[in-house]
Amino acid sequence: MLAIEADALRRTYTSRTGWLRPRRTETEAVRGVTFDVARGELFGLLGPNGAGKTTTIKMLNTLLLPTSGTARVFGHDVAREPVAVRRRIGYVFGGDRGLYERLSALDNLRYFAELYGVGARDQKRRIGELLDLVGLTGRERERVEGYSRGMRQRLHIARGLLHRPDVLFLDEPSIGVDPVAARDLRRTVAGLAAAGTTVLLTTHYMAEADELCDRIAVIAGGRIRALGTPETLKARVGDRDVLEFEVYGVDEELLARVRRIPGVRGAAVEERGTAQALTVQSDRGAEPHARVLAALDGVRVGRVVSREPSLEDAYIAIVEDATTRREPAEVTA
Ligand SMILES: Nc1ncnc2c1ncn2[C@@H]1O[C@H](COP(=O)(O)OP(=O)(O)OP(=O)(O)O)[C@@H](O)[C@H]1O
Repeated sequence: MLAIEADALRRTYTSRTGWLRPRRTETEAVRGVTFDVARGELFGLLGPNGAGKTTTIKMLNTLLLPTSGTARVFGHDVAREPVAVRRRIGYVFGGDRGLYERLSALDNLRYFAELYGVGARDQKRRIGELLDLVGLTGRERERVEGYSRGMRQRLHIARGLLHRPDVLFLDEPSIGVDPVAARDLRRTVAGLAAAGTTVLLTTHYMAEADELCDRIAVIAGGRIRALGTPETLKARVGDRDVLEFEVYGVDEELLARVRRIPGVRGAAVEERGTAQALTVQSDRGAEPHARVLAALDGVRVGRVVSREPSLEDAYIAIVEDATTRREPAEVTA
């Protein structure tokens, strides 16, 4: 049996704006999303801000009703059998909410174990197992307020697993977590999947998705734009060369100029502290290096490196492709 089956899921938010002359604004956050997740699979949902990832997860974990379409978790319909679905799932979201700061990790877990109806006899053993699993054994008597972000996040995961869910939804678990703690977190997540838990993960970190996920769906503008293993997604840009320029002060106009260079298939810029990283994808052998430098006339350029296409490059290509062909997401009535 499949762990998750989403079939033509849609969700429209209706909000009222304006006070004197209220207007109804409809946002089509998810516009027909279909995918399956196998039992024990680690499935990634990637997409830019506002793509519809959280809305999709909220429909799957019964926090939000679909406007249309259906979804099942281990065969249970999320709209008609929410209680049965909730019994099978755990939900962990990034950030700081959901833990009691003044309590120790152990007391937090005891409290939530009561709340989730974990039997008294089972509680101690289960909490011990989970502390081991997330690497917090030995620190469980410390108050959460003294915990680092990474430790909190691992405690969140332990909390989400108390009732032994078959599916765990992890919404941006590594947000704000430093690189070393993020690596520990990835180990924890990989361990969960290896032990048979199905994991649906959203993340903005491509390296994390590449390392962890069996399959990935890229969602943009409320639709799935690509779905496959990290390898199949990377193969989409396998015929490209990638140059990365360290630059200072590249704006949209310059970026557009770079995109117009013959042979260039895509360009994106990302802030990296005081510098920016400009990534230029081009047809293999097009060698746009000199033309990019000419287009950046006047901009300070640091190191330039040539590298193999990564999942991030594939992601950028998929999302750019989707956004240049995107229909308007908002309809004002
Ligand atoms: N409660 C709401 N009311 C109205 N619009 C909403 C609501 N929640 C989300 N939206 C809109 O729906 C769209 C999808 O939002 P969603 O939170 O699902 O995206 P996301 O992919 O999770 O983004 P992020 O990476 O920023 O978390 C966005 O345009 C967002 O502004």
